[in-house]
Amino acid sequence: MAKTGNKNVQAKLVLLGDMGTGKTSLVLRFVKGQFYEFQESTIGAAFFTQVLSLNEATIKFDIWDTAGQERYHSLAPMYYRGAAAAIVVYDITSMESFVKAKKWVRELQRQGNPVLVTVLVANKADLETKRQVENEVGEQYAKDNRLLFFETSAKTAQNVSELFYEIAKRLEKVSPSRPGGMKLHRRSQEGGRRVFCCSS
Ligand SMILES: Nc1nc2c(ncn2[C@@H]2O[C@H](COP(=O)(O)OP(=O)(O)OP(=O)(O)O)[C@@H](O)[C@H]2O)c(=O)[nH]1
Repeated sequence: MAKTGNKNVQAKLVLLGDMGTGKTSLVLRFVKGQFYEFQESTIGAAFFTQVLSLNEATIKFDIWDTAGQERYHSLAPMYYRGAAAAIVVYDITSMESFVKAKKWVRELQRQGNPVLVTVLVANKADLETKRQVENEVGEQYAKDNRLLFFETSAKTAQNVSELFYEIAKRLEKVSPSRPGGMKLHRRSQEGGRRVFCCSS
């Protein structure tokens, strides 16, 4: 439950990145605390909600998990338009996915939204022996482009809560309050909801 006087913030969050980088897995780890070795590829996009309670605010995330397959690329603007935060994901075992992540960052920058909280996420950190993208390379690119940066593993849960908490903290600072205007959910493990908006 939100504390009296707490600030209520509702924020659209979008995940972008190449197919198979772990976007859905990161969201499922955050929303349900679960990980699936054989996660199906997303078709179109999937929608989830999750609430995070901070000391002074409650953040309700409306999460759009986009499909990484190239054929869905043209749909992406529908999901990042109006977003308060964007997570661009690459897979540390794939240089190609890092190149693709940089393209997403440039596309977001072209939208010219100065208040978009943008995070570069290097996922699959548990696969150290197969690493193709060094931590420092991702970190430096993020620094040069004023992005937040996290190395995560949806599999082991490394840095996943930290990622969403950091976004929530940033949104708490920049978002106007919505006193009494939002129905709040208790933070729960079953808070996710998936809808498929497009067919292949
Ligand atoms: N080892 C490891 N595997 C992961 C991790 N995250 C995701 N995977 C696996 O990578 C595969 C792809 O994960 P998804 O979450 O479907 O990736 P996605 O980016 O949503 O893929 P698209 O829906 O095609 O865009 C699945 O088999 C996952 O189990 C991780 O952190 N570590």
